[in-house]
Amino acid sequence: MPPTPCSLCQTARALVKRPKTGQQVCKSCFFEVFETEVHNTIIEGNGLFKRGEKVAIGASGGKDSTVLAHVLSTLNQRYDYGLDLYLLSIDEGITGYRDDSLETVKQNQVEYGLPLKILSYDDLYGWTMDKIVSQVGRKNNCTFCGVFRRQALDRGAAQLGVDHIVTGHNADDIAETVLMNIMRGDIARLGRCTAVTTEGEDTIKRSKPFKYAYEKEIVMYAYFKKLTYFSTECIYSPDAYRGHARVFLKDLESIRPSAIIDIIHSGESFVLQEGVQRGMKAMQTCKRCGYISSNDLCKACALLQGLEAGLDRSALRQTQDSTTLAPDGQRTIPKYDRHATAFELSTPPKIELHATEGIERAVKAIAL
Ligand SMILES: Nc1ncnc2c1ncn2[C@@H]1O[C@H](COP(=O)(O)OP(=O)(O)OP(=O)(O)O)[C@@H](O)[C@H]1O
Repeated sequence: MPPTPCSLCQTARALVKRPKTGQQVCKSCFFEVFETEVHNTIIEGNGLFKRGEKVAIGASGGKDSTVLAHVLSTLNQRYDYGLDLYLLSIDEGITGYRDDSLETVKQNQVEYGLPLKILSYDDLYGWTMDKIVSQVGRKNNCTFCGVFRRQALDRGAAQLGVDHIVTGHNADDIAETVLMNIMRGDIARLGRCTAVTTEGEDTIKRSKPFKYAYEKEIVMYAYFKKLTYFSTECIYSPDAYRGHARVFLKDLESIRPSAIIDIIHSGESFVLQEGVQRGMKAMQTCKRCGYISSNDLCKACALLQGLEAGLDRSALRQTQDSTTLAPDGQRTIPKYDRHATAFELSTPPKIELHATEGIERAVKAIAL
């Protein structure tokens, strides 16, 4: 049988079937189409970047951020975006995982000729993830890690004097987040989780140039370009809830590859009702560390207080309470009250959440 020609250039031999479209393409057309799609995401609307902007690439050493560093450096030169690029890495203090992946980032620093800044949880918060997991166990550790990393990236960006952080979140990550927010009924987050750029009054601008890039294509790109990246999963248990969304999404993708983009488009079509927008809290500064926050304490300090209170796992279990508010206080689940008149459901009172009441409650209150 004669070799299949590339469906784009029609001359070279097709070597890749694009997971996103099913098109059979040659290697060089795959590189071109992948990079052009990222460029299109970057220039869409008003464009992600301004000329002369200082941009930090959140670099974990994994496939997504490694490919992002490579593609962004390439496009910056090819299209003359005029960006000043940096690598920014957060060392969460996970022995046997992040220490190894940071070695990869150091290699990328040399390969791409980009300045690198590394900040650690230990220096910023006085806690490593190893220490946190030894205290709280594996169940909620992803929440600590996510909250601390978000703030650590902001602090690193401020130290670098950059205006903008880009991360390697890909189309699969975003579609999973849409599904998770639907499953949790978290309407406020559902309304904003598909935005390619987020920016608050006092927060550093964040963008996801891989919003429409499929994870499988990112892996393919890294493989064919022979990029150096670290491919081991985090040694601590993954976010269980996201895991369900991920498995569901992978099943959907195997039946219909467009499911990932379709879910993102559905998420983009959600518009917050005025009442929901009004319910969102005004921002202030954290009373403990001065970071931007919607409460007296920022999320990281609320978690740190719980850790400092030294609650052990049995204490965590005791603090579990099904009446805890749903994320952003959007709803409560009415509970059957045996003392109420027949068939009457009582709505639990709204609870003011304080981190000192227990880590579990603090974690639930800020669930990502
Ligand atoms: N320790 C870190 N330091 C800097 N940036 C990070 C770090 N961890 C994650 N990020 C940023 O957040 C993005 C999404 O992180 P996530 O934890 O989902 O990892 P991932 O999907 O495995 O990505 P990657 O393949 O880049 O590790 C990463 O692509 C990266 O830009």
